[in-house]
Amino acid sequence: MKLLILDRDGVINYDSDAYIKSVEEWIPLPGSIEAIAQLSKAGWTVAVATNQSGIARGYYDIATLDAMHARLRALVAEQGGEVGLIVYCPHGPDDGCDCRKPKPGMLKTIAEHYNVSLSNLWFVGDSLGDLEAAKAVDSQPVLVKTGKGEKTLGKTLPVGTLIFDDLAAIAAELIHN
Ligand SMILES: O=P(O)(O)OC[C@@H](O)[C@H]1O[C@@H](OP(=O)(O)O)[C@@H](O)[C@@H](O)[C@@H]1O
Ligand SMILES: [Mg+2]
Ligand SMILES: [Zn+2]
Repeated sequence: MKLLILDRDGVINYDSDAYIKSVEEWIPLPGSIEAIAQLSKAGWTVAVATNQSGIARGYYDIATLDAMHARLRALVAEQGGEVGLIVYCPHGPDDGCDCRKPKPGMLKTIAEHYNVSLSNLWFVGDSLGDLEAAKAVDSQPVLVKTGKGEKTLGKTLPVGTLIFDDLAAIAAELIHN
């Protein structure tokens, strides 16, 4: 199966150093909804793996997070596509969980859900932790320049990291090649 895993903040929607704390603050990046819909209509399953330490920090609750994801699903559905499994890590940096990126726990959860190998599976992110999570399970790290991506570009990236301007460019690459 054609499975693509996306980070959320900075890839699908604008990110903020103040966290995305409400549905109103959750604003899709230009072209991202269309890209997900086009991928979906082209036979790709698009899943999401997102750190949401704002839950542990008390900035927003699970119901608010679910409302953001309902909004994502509705917008993609309006374009004729659908979003696959969305997995999030609600924990804080000091909680010692197995799901918070750069740990690959969420990627493993998604791969197990769809019964597919993680090897060479594309994981698209804007932060170094996203890329490191991919590398940890032999997936393909893919960096976008949106969100924190430009800043991440200045860091030492995992060997073999692919770099694209944005999610729309990734969709064009996967659909037309
Ligand atoms: O990019 P994804 O994984 O979808 O989500 C990132 C968010 O959970 C937040 O992650 C935080 O990092 P800390 O969790 O505080 O280290 C900060 O980078 C925030 O700016 C950001 O909104
Ligand atoms: Mg991100
Ligand atoms: Zn976690």
